Amino acid sequence: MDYKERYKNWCEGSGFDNRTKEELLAIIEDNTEIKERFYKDLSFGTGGLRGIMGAGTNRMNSYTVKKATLGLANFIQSQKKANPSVVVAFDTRNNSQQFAEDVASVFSSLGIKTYLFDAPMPTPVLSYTVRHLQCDAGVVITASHNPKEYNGYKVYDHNGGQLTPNNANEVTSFINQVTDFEWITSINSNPALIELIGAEILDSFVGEIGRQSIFKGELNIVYTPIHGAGNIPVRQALTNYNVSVVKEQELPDGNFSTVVSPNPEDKKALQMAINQAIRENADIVIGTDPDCDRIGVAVKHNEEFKLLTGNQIGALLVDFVTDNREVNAKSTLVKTIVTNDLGANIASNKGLKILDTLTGFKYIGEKINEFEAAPDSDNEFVMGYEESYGYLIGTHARDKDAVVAAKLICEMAAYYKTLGLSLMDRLQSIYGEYGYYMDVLDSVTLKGLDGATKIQTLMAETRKLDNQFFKNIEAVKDYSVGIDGLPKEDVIKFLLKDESWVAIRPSGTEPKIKIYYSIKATDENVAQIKLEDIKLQIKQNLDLEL
Ligand SMILES: O=P(O)(O)OC[C@H]1O[C@H](O)[C@H](O)[C@@H](O)[C@@H]1O
Repeated sequence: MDYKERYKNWCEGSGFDNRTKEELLAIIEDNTEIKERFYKDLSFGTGGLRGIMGAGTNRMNSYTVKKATLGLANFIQSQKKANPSVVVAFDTRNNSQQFAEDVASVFSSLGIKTYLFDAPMPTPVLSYTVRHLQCDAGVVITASHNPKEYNGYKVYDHNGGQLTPNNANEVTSFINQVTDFEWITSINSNPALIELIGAEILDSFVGEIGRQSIFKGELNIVYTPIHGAGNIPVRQALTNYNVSVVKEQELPDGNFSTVVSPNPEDKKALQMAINQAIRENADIVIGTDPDCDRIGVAVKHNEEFKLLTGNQIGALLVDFVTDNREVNAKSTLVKTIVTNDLGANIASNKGLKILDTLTGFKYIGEKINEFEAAPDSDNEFVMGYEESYGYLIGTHARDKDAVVAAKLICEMAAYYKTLGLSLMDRLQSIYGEYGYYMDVLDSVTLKGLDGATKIQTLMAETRKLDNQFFKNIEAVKDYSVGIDGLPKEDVIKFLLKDESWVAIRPSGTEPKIKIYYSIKATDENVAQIKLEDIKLQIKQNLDLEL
């Protein structure tokens, strides 16, 4: 069926409700919009299914959510396990709770025991719960840090990790077999199989991350959950500290009205918290995204609040954790190929092994599972992280966890405070030891079908220039052919002669092309000059506004 037929089917089919039909009839003259909504089904990307909310096969709505769930349920049942069970969580986005209830209704109607959270919950809590309740799978309704128009469907396997491509492909083939929307919508929930869960599980999760604690001290913290699911869990994890929450951003708001985007990578998302921290003379600002798997940090340094990058937070955490934990011959740090090398250098200096994965915390979670599954494994997981503000210390979850990260970042800041130092001071001394690293990310948004085509063209042009792309290339790593033992992925990394590197890849969660710069230099000024020169070369080579 082409997109026009699918559109017609949704407009006229008896399986679709009147609101959906009205929404679709309103775009009858707009062929581009019809095409965007129907040219494909939502597909698994870096963080599961993700899309704009609205009517259509390429949109997040009750129909696509139920279809995905039916496919997932069929996949679970194909494994023929006795008494299968699943757990379902949701964040604070518009429609998240409704979609989670849709998911529970489909699973329960098929005889699958469903644990459903009774309130918005962080993604890492869902990951923990799949393991804790020994479920066969988990689903969390969230589009993580994306803008408010988006929602998403993250799927977890029985280990509590997000599906990696092989499993995702298998589940997708089950989802693709579901074509009859009329049947889907006639599904009747079985309330006897749906069990609401909440506070007790959260207590158990917070207790578990308490085991990662390293230092107890004093610190004045300003925290913003940015209207998301972190509010209660993060405060529960930080009960020993003086935590002042940003009132205007404390409660759930699916429109994220006080920010442009609920992304703690974005300085603007933390601005309200920084203003409050200045007023209250706090030591640190922390902010978590809507599903509380990522964390942004600003620290007071010389009377000003400075934002840390995801790589800087990671390097500081590696330094603090490895300084305070026993390291053995198996201790391992796992990071992604677009994360800079500062944390890895610190870890290897302290005797840890380093493993690199593709972008996506699912690959880091997968490594923990591999380590645990092999009886004579040479690896023991200590920490995993990504430049995109995602960290996991411990193995209680198989996804990034902003709750445990919040706890350890605050403990680390409290520890350095006792020495009269800020985290910035500590970072400076790390630079003194390991050299200066500047890390910058450019994300260029290219929306819709045209945008997707343009991203493909840009990647093709980049590949064509190959080792002529920059003037001082040492090596080009094209991950699309499958290198370094990693699955094939559309990423190119240019290693430069001065130990700097640039990686280019399409985002798997948003309509963006991403350019990661890792600049190695003697100091910040030199790094800035190098960065500008590199950007100039990119602009000369590609039709891109940076
Ligand atoms: O760069 P993207 O493909 O948009 O992914 C950005 C991030 O998305 C999700 O949160 C994944 O779990 C992360 O691992 C990833 O870094």
